[in-house]
Amino acid sequence: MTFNIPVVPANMQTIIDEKLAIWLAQNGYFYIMHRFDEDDRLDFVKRMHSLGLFASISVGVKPKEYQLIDDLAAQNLVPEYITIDIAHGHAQTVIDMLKYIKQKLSGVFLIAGNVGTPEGVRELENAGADATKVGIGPGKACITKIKTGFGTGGWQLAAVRLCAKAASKPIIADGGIRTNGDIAKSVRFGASMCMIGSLFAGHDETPGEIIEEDGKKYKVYFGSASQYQKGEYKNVEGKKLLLPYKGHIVDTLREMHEDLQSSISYAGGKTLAALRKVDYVIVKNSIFNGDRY
Ligand SMILES: NC(=O)C1=CN([C@@H]2O[C@H](COP(=O)(O)OP(=O)(O)OC[C@H]3O[C@@H](n4cnc5c(N)ncnc54)[C@H](OP(=O)(O)O)[C@@H]3O)[C@@H](O)[C@H]2O)C=CC1
Ligand SMILES: Nc1nc2c(ncn2[C@@H]2O[C@H](COP(=O)(O)O)[C@@H](O)[C@H]2O)c(=O)[nH]1
Repeated sequence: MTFNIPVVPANMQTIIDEKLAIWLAQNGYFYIMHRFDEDDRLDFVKRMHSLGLFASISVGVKPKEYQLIDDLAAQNLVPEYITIDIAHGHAQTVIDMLKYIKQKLSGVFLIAGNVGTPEGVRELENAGADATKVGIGPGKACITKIKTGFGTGGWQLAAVRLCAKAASKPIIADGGIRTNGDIAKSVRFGASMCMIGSLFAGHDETPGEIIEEDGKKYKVYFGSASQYQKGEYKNVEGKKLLLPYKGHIVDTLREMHEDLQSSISYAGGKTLAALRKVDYVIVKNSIFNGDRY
């Protein structure tokens, strides 16, 4: 399939729900439904297919997830995309799940992650991943780096570059996109797509209520490994934030599209491929060069 822009909203409970998934699929955007309405996923696939839309779900690796794959197979329900989504994707549990899905559901496009090393990419590709998701801890709602000392937080673009060099299949750069220009940079260093959470949080169409504080509007954005998601303080590696309310998501998507078109034109080309060829300089100690807007 081809999509309008190389961007997918994060498969997080504060970013995507069924209504937004339908809108994205109907309007030429990729989506990945989150995995936290565990028991609704099979029916979600049925509902998307009954609307003539592609189905794209997430799974974990725990025993219950194998039952979901069995149930989908028993009903001959094959989602177009399945994303295996756990914190540390370079794991035997992910390799086992990849092999199981490949064997049970033929034809599904399998995305697996997250990884932060070339070795991780290669092992998941060898186990059957059709694309790998790169990014350990660069997310806005993430506290992995602080709590564990591990991750690609702070050097996500370099990790994407190293992983893309090792990849023989598409890479999804996941987390750490703070401006639209970061999308073009990720493509430059080998990403086929970017997964984005915080830039999409706070829209009318993303889940959650608008909160007013001191006359300003906000919406909640919380990590999938936060206490708020898990319901208990166990293996917590995420936090909750209030992010400014941003209006309609269609306007944000349109601006991303326009900015990316402009990036391509600065690269001197007409397609995304032009971005891959541009030269670059590394500017030390400068994130915004003072030109915030
Ligand atoms: N991209 C990123 O940097 C990160 C993303 N996340 C997101 O959070 C969500 C939940 O992820 P995850 O917790 O892996 O999913 P799960 O709760 O499904 O856990 C998956 C497996 O990893 C084990 N596990 C979880 N945390 C730890 C830990 N700290 N140490 C050792 N084993 C652990 C679990 O063990 P058990 O059975 O004991 O629970 C389970 O076997 C996902 O959506 C993931 O993408 C989370 C952290 C980092
Ligand atoms: N370490 C954690 N990472 C998380 C958690 N929940 C989600 N995520 C990752 O963040 C990105 C979104 O990043 P953003 O910078 O665009 O906001 C998301 O796709 C996940 O990979 C978490 O609780 N801990």
